[in-house]
Amino acid sequence: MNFSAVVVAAGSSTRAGPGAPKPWRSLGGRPILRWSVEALSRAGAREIIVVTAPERTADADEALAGLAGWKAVAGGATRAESVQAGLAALAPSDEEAVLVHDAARPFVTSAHVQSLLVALAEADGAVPALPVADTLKRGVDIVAETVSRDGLWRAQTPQAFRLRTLRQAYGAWPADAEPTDDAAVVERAGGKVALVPGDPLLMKLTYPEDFAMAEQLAGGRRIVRTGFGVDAHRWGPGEAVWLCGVKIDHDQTLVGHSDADAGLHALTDAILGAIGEGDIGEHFPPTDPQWKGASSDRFLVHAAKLVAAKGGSILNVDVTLICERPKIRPHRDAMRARLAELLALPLDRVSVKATTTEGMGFTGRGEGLMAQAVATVETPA
Ligand SMILES: Nc1ccn([C@@H]2O[C@H](COP(=O)(O)OP(=O)(O)OP(=O)(O)O)[C@@H](O)[C@H]2O)c(=O)n1
Ligand SMILES: C[C@](O)(CO)[C@H](O)COP(=O)(O)O
Repeated sequence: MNFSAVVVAAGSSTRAGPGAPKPWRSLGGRPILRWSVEALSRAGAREIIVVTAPERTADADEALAGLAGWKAVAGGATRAESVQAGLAALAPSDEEAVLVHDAARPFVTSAHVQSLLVALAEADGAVPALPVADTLKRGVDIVAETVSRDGLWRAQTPQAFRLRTLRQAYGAWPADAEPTDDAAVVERAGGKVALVPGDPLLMKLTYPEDFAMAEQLAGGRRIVRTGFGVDAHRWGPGEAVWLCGVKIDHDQTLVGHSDADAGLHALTDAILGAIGEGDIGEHFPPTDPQWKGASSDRFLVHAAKLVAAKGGSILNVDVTLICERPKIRPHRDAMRARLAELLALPLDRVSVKATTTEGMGFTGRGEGLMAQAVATVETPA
């Protein structure tokens, strides 16, 4: 059976943590979007509409360079709107099959496509689905009830329909409701949707931890890298100091071009060091007036985004602040929490420690504060 495809890639990747939106991240050395488009093309798709965020349509040229038979169009605010933008752009006849697929499910194969097309011959739609294997609970904090999992399935993509069926079903879908998949739209219009055996490999990359697993499945070798960062700032007149993203009342402040948060600067350098991306001064030159008084939060988030852009993830970070005053211990938990928030890491992967130098050296004499940090990162080899 002839088929075309709509690959939706216009989501905001909110749950995926810092970094580029999922379709543009690297997996096994290729943009995630490219995996699906290549696979659908290999499976014989006559035309593939790639639906991207409006500002990203041009990025598809780079991500899909060398591939033929695709066209990028701008998506909408919801997945359903993006799917409809893709359907509107498809040229083939209404009778042709269309596969709607999430770019966030990179491991689609020709075998998946074939089993869906076979099932579609006898139905109005076909979805790959896996039986629910875990016990289901309903509740908030406390279990209100255990829900029977009999007959429940986890629907994946691609989902197959005839173009006319899907277009008409979307036309009849109520404007004030949002479907979570395309089969739901056809079901509501009275269509018969076949369940086809799903595949764990059709998993949707949703949360930060999904990417390391996907990288392993992609066969990419991953390596662990460590970076080290140091920063020091001089004490000057002031009433508060920023350390590890937390403002502490103090009878002095650290002097610097930005907010002089030596903890964040050392940690930013540690992360940049781990991925071979130079140092903070190269990314945010102290001579550039736009960084005057800047919150150092953004430097750290920038470094974390560079890690994600390489398909990597930060494993753990450890910061040591070296000063006689202020006492760090009362603020340590707040600092850890802030770093964990900025890096989207669990708390137990973030450490903040402090020490004095027992009166020795520039920190001991109270001339300045020093911070040291290490970051461990894993990336594709
Ligand atoms: N307005 C939207 C929303 C989602 N999608 C696409 O729908 C697929 C499934 O969505 P999901 O994995 O939830 O992606 P996001 O919406 O990007 O993620 P999040 O909900 O975490 O922001 C993704 O390929 C996503 O790019 C889309 O094209 N347009
Ligand atoms: C379409 C879908 O992939 C089927 O499982 C899923 O519903 C999309 O998930 P979202 O997170 O609600 O966009």
